[in-house]
Amino acid sequence: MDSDNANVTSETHEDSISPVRAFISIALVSIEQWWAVLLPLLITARLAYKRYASPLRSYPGPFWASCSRVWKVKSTFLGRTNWDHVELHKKYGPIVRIAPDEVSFSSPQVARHVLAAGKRFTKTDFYWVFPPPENPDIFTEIRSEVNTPFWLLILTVWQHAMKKKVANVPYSMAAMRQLSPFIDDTVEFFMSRLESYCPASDTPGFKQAGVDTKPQTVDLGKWLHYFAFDVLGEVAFGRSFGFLAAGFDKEDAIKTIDNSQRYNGVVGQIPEFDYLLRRNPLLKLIPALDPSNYLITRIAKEEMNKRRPFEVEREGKGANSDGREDLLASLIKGHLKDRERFHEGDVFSVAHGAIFAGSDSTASTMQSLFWLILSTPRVYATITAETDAAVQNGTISSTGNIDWAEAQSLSYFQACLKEAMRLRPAVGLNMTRHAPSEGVDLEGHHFPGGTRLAMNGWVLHRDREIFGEDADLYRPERWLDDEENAKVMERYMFQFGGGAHICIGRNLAILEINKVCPRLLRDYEFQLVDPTRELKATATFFVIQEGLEVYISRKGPSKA
Ligand code: HEM
Repeated sequence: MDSDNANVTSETHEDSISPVRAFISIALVSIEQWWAVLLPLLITARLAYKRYASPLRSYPGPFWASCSRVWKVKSTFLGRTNWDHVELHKKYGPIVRIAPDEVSFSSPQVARHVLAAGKRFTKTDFYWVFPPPENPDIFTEIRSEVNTPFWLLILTVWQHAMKKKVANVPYSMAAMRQLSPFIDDTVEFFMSRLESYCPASDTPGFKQAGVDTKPQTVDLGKWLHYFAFDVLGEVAFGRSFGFLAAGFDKEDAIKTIDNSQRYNGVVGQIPEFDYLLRRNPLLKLIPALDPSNYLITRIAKEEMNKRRPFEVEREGKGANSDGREDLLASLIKGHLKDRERFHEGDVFSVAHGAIFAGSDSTASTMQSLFWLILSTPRVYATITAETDAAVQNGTISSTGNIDWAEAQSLSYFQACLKEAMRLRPAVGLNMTRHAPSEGVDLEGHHFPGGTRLAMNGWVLHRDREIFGEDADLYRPERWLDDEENAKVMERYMFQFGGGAHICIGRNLAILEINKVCPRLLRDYEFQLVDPTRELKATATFFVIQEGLEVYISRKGPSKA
């Protein structure tokens, strides 16, 4: 009798279903039956929430940008962000919503304010995707999210400032000029490599060249790229990467960096995905995807190892040191002075990061300069006349390298360079910052704390109020017409960013460009192979350019 009762009780207990379990099974059955309706409903609700519940709902912009990051991913994936932003602002005005929580500004005044040091506008997680994840360098140090406690924010700003303080020493103009001889050697070698492309005739110039000597096509853009890389190898590690010597992209090293920048640009719009991709530990098991195997990283590691153990006496110089202090040596010195604050990982990441930050950017700037000059015959004629006259009157040397002071005397060249950096700045994606936690008033509008504020150099530099009604045109004369106006324009140039995060390598880039470009213009004549063809520009983070194909010929005695 007892055992019968026990069976009845246990059966009754097993048969009764708790309300929660009942709800879950009904929900699962409903989802199974209705998912085709429910899923689109949920997605629509989420998109509508993103679009309408945001305080940015009143700002104009593309529909998809207001409810998801799809618009930004697409624009970056297609490499068109620079031009997309120019078009966006033409269509929608000075403030455009480009993502549910992000607006883009076209005003250079806003950009100056937002990028200024000490205003607590912090870099967004876009920068966090850039390698190396385990040891952020100066560019990627962003641990300053808007919701970060104040003490951590201070710590982060301090961490960035600490790294920049050590790295600023080797990047100063004085330090760069001390490295000048090594840039000169690379310039000299570059010129010798170009010689082989000149017509074999003794007589210079295209027209006079022997009838049989058909000019060869030279991809000047590629050679400028090799030059920029080799200079950085010399400056950072005291040795060239050997691209000029090889005459091609060794081990596809440049292509690998460009692909990596493209990845950073696209995944930077949706940084969470980095955990599935580059930060995914499983992918590290595939040797081909291991970044430590790449040429530039291998060279950086080799150089670090050669200089071990780091000792005060050797001051971080390489074993075969020729006495110069390259970037790596200077960073090791900084590390030896304060091992706690600037540790060994920082030495590596800052030196290695310099190659990524400084190669494509400098190459892109020189490619834009040459393409703009050569595709505007009036400008090419004027710059040639200036260079020839400077040789004639002894302002610049007639042979060998051109030094910094000589290049500064070429005012039209300087105007051409500024105008190229204005119209086609090397950074094609946005510089984005978070509004500080209390929010900010810009252009008469209030933006809550955490709003992403984006600025694109291609847009800012086309502002008609600052740069004139013909701001879309390449007209170097605008820098020479009126000194006061030139100073105003200078204030609103963002080719190197601004404020606390202004480009640390700008002195190096400008020095290098001032050495090689006037020398090229003095010694050679150039003709675009196809003057009607646009330079192909793909915005990754930097604008990667292709198609600067020219005929080149040795210049004759000066015609001035
Ligand atoms: C013409 C050449 C160059 C251009 C146009 C350029 C442009 C820029 C821009 C616009 C930024 C700011 C990015 C932002 O805030 O989002 C930047 C930052 C930076 N650049 Fe450059 N750059 C050039 C060359 C170099 C070189 C040669 C180096 C190093 C060798 C370098 C190293 C850096 C670093 C480390 C940062 C981060 C600075 C910080 O966040 O404090 N750049 N660059």
